[in-house]
Amino acid sequence: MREVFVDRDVLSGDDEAELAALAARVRELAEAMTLTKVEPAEAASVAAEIAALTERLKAARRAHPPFGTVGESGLDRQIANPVTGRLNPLAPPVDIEVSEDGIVRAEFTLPAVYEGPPTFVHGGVSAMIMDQALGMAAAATGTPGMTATLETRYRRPTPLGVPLTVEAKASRVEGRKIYADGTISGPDGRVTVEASAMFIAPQSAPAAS
Ligand SMILES: CCCCCCCC(=O)SCCNC(=O)CCNC(=O)[C@H](O)C(C)(C)COP(=O)(O)OP(=O)(O)OC[C@H]1O[C@@H](n2cnc3c(N)ncnc32)[C@H](O)[C@@H]1OP(=O)(O)O
Repeated sequence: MREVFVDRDVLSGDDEAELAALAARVRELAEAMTLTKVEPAEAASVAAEIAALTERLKAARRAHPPFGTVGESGLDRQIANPVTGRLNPLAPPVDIEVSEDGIVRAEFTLPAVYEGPPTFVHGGVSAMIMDQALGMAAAATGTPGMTATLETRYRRPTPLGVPLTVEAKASRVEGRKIYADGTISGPDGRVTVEASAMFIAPQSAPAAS
């Protein structure tokens, strides 16, 4: 288990920036694909071009996603994370900031690829974003952990395509257990999702780099 944390390429800032730019283009591609009205023959032609591009990327392949340079907090090294990772085209990405008082916060907008009920965010996507925000709030206590429980309460539908806010904060630490609570709010400030989670710190913490 420990090897998966230490056996990682750590990218320079320039390498990270280029791959982040590539991920942004792939994100645009996914959105364009979801909404396209092109004819089947054009879709097949585009698919062949994308297959060729995929082969070019696979020509030099890592065993695991790379890490970024460890930042001040140590929380931002997972640059291919599916919520916050600039290098992961599946990530919105949500740019989460952790303040000195341990409050985790981000503003973000989710496009149509995250649709669940028509025009609204898929509940699993909201849960994923909450898991990350709550996990970062737990880690801000100095004791990061694995999600043991995650409870989401969907108060009202979360709209796509408008600015949303996620906030989270740890409430208490009891031995290896860290508890955190958070919300997602719409542009009118009304809470759409509430969540509470409990994280458990591993018996022996992974190496910091
Ligand atoms: C900064 C980065 C943010 C990242 C945020 C995203 C985080 C994630 O998504 S993590 C991925 C999802 N989570 C997982 O895959 C976790 C899978 N589960 C595990 O690895 C283990 O079960 C783990 C680590 C949670 C606990 O295992 P372990 O350390 O062996 O726990 P164990 O010693 O048996 O139990 C410790 C205590 O926790 C309790 N406990 C253990 N698991 C659970 C659980 N799932 N629910 C409730 N209580 C639990 C036990 O009852 C025990 O309580 P007590 O001390 O009061 O008797």
